[in-house]
Amino acid sequence: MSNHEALLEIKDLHTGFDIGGETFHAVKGVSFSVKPKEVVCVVGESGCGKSVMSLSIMDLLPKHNGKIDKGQILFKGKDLVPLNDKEMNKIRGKDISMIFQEPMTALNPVLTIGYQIEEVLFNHTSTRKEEIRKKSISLLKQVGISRAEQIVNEYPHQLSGGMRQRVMIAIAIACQPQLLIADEPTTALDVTVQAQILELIKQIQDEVGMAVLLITHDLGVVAELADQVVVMYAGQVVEQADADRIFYNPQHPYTKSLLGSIPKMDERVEVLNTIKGIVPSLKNMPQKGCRFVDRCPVAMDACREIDPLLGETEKGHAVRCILYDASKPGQKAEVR
Ligand SMILES: Nc1ncnc2c1ncn2[C@@H]1O[C@H](COP(=O)(O)OP(=O)(O)OP(=O)(O)O)[C@@H](O)[C@H]1O
Repeated sequence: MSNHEALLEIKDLHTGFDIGGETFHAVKGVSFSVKPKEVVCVVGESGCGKSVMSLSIMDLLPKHNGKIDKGQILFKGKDLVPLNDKEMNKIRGKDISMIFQEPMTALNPVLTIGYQIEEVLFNHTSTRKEEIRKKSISLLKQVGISRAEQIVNEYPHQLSGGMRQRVMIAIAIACQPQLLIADEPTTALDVTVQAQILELIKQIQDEVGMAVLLITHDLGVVAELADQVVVMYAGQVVEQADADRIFYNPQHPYTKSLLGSIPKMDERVEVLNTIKGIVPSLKNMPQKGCRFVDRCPVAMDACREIDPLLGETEKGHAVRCILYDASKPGQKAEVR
């Protein structure tokens, strides 16, 4: 789906890791876009390539073995892939920011909270020196931290997990980025704190008017926040549509299985539904055919032979499955 008004457009991204002298792709041909002020959720099980995809955007792949070897990452029309560290440093934290699952590992334990916010303001804005402390206190208040005047002088270990994630959000929005990438931002938090942080992301997104690319395996989070949903499996996009269509008219067997594994409040079951098997490791990825074939409840022989393409089944709804490809065998079969 090419998009002329896109803020971020990822085109045919291939990110590989060198393992024992051979390249294995954790992201293989991913394309999607994010419009200004839109919330796009990337969803899929652990090991699907969600984090590798977001680290590719930020140029934060491990330098010793990871690299983008094909594709484009267009931000406001400019390809980020060929940029060097110095050029990326100007964009990271200013135009695009990122928050991670575990804020304790993202924050520097030996620097005060105030210093860490001020560093971003100092590097990326022209805020005057005497204004910087005031600005960092106001950012902490904006993310719901009430004792902001004291907190600026405290260290990360003195705060709870939820407070640390609020601080990370304050740092991320310090320069009013146009895009926030949030990689599993609530996974490490208590359930009640998770809800507060999600609410905060939603509120800040409105206030700052930024787009959010949210990486999650939690469909509850998707239902809460997403405008668009990108479902990833084994390094590829298998379905993409707006949130309503993903929840009310899912088409790919993997999306259906993910939705089928959410426990329902009004149904009493002995055993929870799960998707049998696991996401194949990079070394065990099928070399041809559909990557979901071994776990798919409606797989056919042809699925092992034909590489399914991501194609639109209706405007704005794309699916990678031969059941929906009119040019391939089995397209009339019914998927349950
Ligand atoms: N540095 C690395 N070297 C080799 N393989 C890696 C590296 N980082 C990730 N991988 C592999 O890439 C694949 C995708 O990993 P990724 O972390 O992107 O998955 P994910 O969908 O984000 O899962 P999770 O939700 O658990 O983070 C996995 O098979 C993983 O083992």
